[in-house]
Amino acid sequence: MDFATADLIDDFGDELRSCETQFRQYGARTRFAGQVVTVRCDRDNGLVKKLLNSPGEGRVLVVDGGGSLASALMGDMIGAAAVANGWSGVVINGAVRDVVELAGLDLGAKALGSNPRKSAKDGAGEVDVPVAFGGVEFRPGDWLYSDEDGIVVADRDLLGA
Ligand SMILES: O=C([O-])CC(=O)C(=O)O
Repeated sequence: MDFATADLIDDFGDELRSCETQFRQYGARTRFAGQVVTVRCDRDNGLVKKLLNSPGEGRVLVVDGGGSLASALMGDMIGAAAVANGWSGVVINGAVRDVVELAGLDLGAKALGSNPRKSAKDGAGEVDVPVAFGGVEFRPGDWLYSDEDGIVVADRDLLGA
């Protein structure tokens, strides 16, 4: 995929929201984009696991874990499922684990940090609700573009895919 978030900002300006959160890159795919699917959850990754085990169709899962670093919301198994199911990337306002294995996956994977502790799997949380962090609201159906510089979001597909 050929884009740079800085160029998108230059070309589209205020049409884009730019996330201020300083995420770390955990996946091998450092540039990724796609339509947004959202999850909000708190130290429970049952919904994340379920979604990433269903068809991704090139979309990006935005997970608002409330910024908690208390437990991981994705590890290598869920990450591998995301690759197998065609997800473009996962943005987690929270933690991951299995970072060595995640680094080998052809998946965009941004998170705040890591914690080896796993999350509950009860499936508590909400899917397809607007979530907000880093000064940006991520709405289901938005288009997200992510690279080494950051993450920008638009209401429409700016690359005309
Ligand atoms: O199952 C989990 O909670 C996270 C994990 O370790 C994996 O995805 O492999």
